[in-house]
Amino acid sequence: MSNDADISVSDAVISYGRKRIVHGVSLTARAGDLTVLVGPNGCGKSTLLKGMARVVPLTQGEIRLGDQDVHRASTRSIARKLALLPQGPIAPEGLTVRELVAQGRFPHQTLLRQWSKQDTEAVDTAMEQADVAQFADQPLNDLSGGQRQRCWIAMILAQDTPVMLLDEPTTFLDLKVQIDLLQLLASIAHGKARAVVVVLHDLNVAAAFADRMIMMRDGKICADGPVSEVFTRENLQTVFGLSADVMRAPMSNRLVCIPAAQIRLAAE
Ligand SMILES: Nc1ncnc2c1ncn2[C@@H]1O[C@H](COP(=O)(O)OP(=O)(O)OP(=O)(O)O)[C@@H](O)[C@H]1O
Repeated sequence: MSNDADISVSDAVISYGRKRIVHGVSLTARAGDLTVLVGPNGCGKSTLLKGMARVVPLTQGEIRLGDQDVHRASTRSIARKLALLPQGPIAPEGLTVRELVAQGRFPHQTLLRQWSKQDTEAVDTAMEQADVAQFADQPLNDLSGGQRQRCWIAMILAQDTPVMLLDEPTTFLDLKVQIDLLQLLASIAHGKARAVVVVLHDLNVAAAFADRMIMMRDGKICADGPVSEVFTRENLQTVFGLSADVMRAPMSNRLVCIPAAQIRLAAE
């Protein structure tokens, strides 16, 4: 059953000039699910996410958020419902962490509704959740790559939208922080019934947290469904050209892949 916070892509084609990058993709990211998009470098994951957030136009097809056509609705109404964390975002020089995170609240302001106590609380909560409250008054550009990445995530959390699209949010983060972040995103998806879509490169981290995994190659979706159906030896071979064993981890019982080169090393 469709929900107001589901985001659906129907037959989307996205091109840069004459170069077609996304070839007729259809998918629905459901409220309450952490949907993970994986695929080889250059296959069109970022372009698809940008199309979903209407940062790039569609050549063909439609993106619907509940009953709204994302590419036709007003910018403000979409910004209240959908947040995108792109790859490698850049902030103006001198901006403090609190100022950056506060930008997440701007779509919620109007002439009649100025900055309120509720906005300050949302900013404080987002900084706590992303574990950056201790940097609140420091310039963003003075922080490490991983600390900065967590500040951008706090900005997206402060925006507090039903749909959250995050393009490789775990870049620069150490493994423990990656796990903490995905746990947080999963809890937001499940607890607040948000549609959270994340592009990830680490397949084992993706498999550990995805409610739903989508594999893309050459601008098309090759597999879409629960991890147990999509994260298979055959799909890793077809989509990534990766020869790997897929097995259950003994402690967590989660599916993990072990590339063949590692298996050979272990056997030596
Ligand atoms: N602004 C642009 N203009 C022209 N071509 C672009 C532009 N952005 C991306 N491309 C091309 O579109 C293709 C898909 O890029 P995209 O960034 O969507 O892939 P991706 O799957 O996110 O890759 P990665 O995993 O490396 O981040 C690539 O061939 C890239 O060169």
